[in-house]
Amino acid sequence: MVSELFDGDEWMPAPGADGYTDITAHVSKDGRIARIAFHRPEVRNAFRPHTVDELYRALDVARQDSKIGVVLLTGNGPSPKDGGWAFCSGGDQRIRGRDGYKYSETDAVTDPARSGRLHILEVQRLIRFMPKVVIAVIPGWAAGGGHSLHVVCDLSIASAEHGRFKQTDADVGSFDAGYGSAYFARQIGQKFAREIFFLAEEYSAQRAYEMGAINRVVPHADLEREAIAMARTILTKSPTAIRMLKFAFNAVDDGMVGQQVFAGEATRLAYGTDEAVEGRDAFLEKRDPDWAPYPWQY
Ligand SMILES: CC(C)(COP(=O)(O)OP(=O)(O)OC[C@H]1O[C@@H](n2cnc3c(N)ncnc32)[C@H](O)[C@@H]1OP(=O)(O)O)[C@@H](O)C(=O)NCCC(=O)NCCSC(=O)c1cc(O)c2ccccc2c1O
Repeated sequence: MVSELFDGDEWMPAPGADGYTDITAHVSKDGRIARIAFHRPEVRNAFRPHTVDELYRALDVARQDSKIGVVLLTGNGPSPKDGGWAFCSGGDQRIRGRDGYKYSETDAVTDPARSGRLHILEVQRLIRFMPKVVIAVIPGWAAGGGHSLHVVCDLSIASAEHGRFKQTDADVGSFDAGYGSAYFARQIGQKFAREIFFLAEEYSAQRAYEMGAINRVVPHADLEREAIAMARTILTKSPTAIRMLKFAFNAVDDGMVGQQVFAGEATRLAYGTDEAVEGRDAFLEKRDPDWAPYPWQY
C-alpha cells in the first residue's frame, strides 16, 4: 500500500519511481500533476541522506517534465506501528553525526566530503526555484525540518484531524536559519514565528490556518482529493503567468538570486519579441540593427 489516502485511480508511477525506497513518486494519469511522498511512516517520515537524494531526484524529474505544472509533496501513512500520521518529522536523529546526517553502510559512500549531509537545504532551494507550484499536503506531523519544508512550499493544505505542527529545531540543538525561520516570520509575523521556534509547542492545523501559516484545513479523508482539486484549478491558468508570479513573490525575499531568477524569465519573454530577433539577426548578418520599428515605450 502506498498510503491510506492514495487513490490508485488518479496516479501512475513517475519515471524512475520503481528504484525509490524512502519516497514514492507518481504522476497523474493525464501527466500534469506530480505526487511525491515521504515513505518512512514508522519514523513519522523522518529523512535520512538517502531519502533526500531520492526526493531531490524526483522533484528534479518533475521540474524537467514540461507537462507537469503542480507538484504535491506529502507523507504516506499511517504508521504500521501505531497508526500515527506525518508529513515529515525532519532529519532522522538516529543517524545525525557531528558534521551532518550520515549515510548508512549500504549506501557505500566513500567520499569523506559527502559523509555528513545537510542537503535538505538543496531540496528547499529546488522547491523555491522550480517554475511550478509546489503544494505541501500535510496528513499529520510537520515537525523540525519537515515544518521548514512545508514553509518553503508555495501552498499548504492540512488534515483537520491529524495535521499537527511543531518546530523542534531548538529542542535537538539544530536551527534552520534560512527559509525555515526567517522566511517563516515573513509569512506569519515575527512574534508568532519566534514563539513557535522558542517554545517549540505543538499547534493544530486550525491554529496554523489562523496564523496564516497554511492555506486550507480539510477533513482527513478528503485531503488528497482537495489537493488535487487545488492543483487542477492552478492548471487552468497561464503557465507563464504562474511562473512569473511565483518568481515575483520570491524575489523580494531572495535578494540578487531572486532578481536573477525573475530576470531570466524576463529575458526568455524578451527573446520572443521581434525587437530581440532583430538584434540577433543583425549580428549574424553583419549589419547595424534597425531599431526604428521599436519605440521607447513609456
Ligand atoms: C514528530 C513528533 C512530534 C511526533 O510525536 P509522536 O508522539 O506522535 O510520535 P513519536 O515521537 O512516538 O514517534 C514515532 C516514532 O518515530 C520516531 N521518530 C519521529 N521523528 C523522528 C526523527 N526526526 N528522527 C528519528 N526518529 C523519529 C520516534 O523515535 C518513534 O520511534 P519508536 O522507535 O520509538 O517507535 C516527534 O516524533 C518528534 O518530535 N520527532 C523529532 C522531530 C525533530 O526534532 N526533528 C529534527 C529537527 S532538526 C532537522 O530536522 C533539520 C534537518 C536538517 O537536515 C537541517 C539542515 C540544515 C539546517 C537545519 C536542519 C534541521 O533543523
